[in-house]
Amino acid sequence: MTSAVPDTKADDVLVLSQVTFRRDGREILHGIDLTVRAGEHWALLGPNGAGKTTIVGFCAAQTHPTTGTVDVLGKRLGRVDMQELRRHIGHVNPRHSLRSPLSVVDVVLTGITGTIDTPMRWTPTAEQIDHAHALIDDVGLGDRRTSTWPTMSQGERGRALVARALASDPELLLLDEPTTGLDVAAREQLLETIDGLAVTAPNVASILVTHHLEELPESTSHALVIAHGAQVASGSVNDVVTSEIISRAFEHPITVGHDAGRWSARAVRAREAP
Ligand SMILES: Nc1ncnc2c1ncn2[C@@H]1O[C@H](COP(=O)(O)OP(=O)(O)OP(=O)(O)O)[C@@H](O)[C@H]1O
Repeated sequence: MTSAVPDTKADDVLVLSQVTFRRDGREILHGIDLTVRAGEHWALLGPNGAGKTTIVGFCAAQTHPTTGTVDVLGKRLGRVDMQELRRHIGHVNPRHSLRSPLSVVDVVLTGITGTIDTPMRWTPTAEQIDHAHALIDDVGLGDRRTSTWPTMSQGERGRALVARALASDPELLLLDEPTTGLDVAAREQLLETIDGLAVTAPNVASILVTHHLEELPESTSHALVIAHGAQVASGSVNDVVTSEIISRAFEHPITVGHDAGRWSARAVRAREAP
C-alpha cells in the first residue's frame, strides 16, 4: 500500500506528491504522483492538453502546484529560491523566449546562469567557454558556433538548446519535445546524444516529453502516461508503453511496437480490427 507521505530518499531527484493545479477556475491536474531517481530516464506521454507542459513547469522550478508538494533536488518548491534551483536543472523548452541576437556559444552559456539572456556583470570562465564549445560539437553545431539566434533554423535552435541544457552539468534534465523541427538525421543524432548521457553522466535523471513514440531514446527506463490531467499509468517503460495503455490514454486504438530498443505507434485500421 502506498503511503500518503512519500518516503523521500537520498537518490530521489524529483518527487511530486498529489499535485493539483488550477488555472482560471479550472483544475488542470488532478493529483499527480511521480518519483524520479538518479539515473532514471522518464518519458512523459499524453494527448494534447493532457497537462504535460504544466507538469514540466513544476519540475523546472517555474511554477508552484495549487495543492500537493513538489521536491526538486531535495528542495521543496515554495520554500526555496527557484532561480538558484534552476541552475541545477537543464531545461530544453520549445518556447524558449530569446529575442536578442546571441551567438550559439552565448546561448549555451546562458544554461550556466539559468537565464534567457546573458546576465549583466557575468563573465564565463575559460573552462566554462571550453565546455560550451565541446557541447556545441557534441550536438553537431560545430560549424555554426558564431551564428546568431535570429539567423538559425528551428532544428539548429533545438540542438543549441540541448547543449544549453547540459552546460550546467545538471542533475535533472527536462526535454520538452526536444526533437521538434529536427530532420531525421538531426533527430537520430540528438537521440544518440541523449542515450550517451547514460554513459557520460550516469547519475543524471531526465524527463522527456514527446508526442511521438518514435522519438523516445533507447535509454528511456520509465514512463508516465497522463490524459485529461490525470495519471493513466506510471512505472517501467515496458509495462507502461503498451498498446492497451496508449490506446486508453489517446482514446484511439493504437498498436505499439518495440523493436531493437526503439518504439513505434500506428493506428489500428478498421480492416485490421478483430
Ligand atoms: N495559461 C493558461 N491558462 C488557462 N489554461 C491553460 C493555460 N495553459 C495551459 N492551459 C490548459 O491546461 C491544460 C494542460 O495544458 P498543457 O500545456 O500542460 O498540456 P500538454 O499536455 O503539454 O499539451 P500539448 O501536448 O498540446 O502541448 C490544457 O487544457 C490547456 O488548455
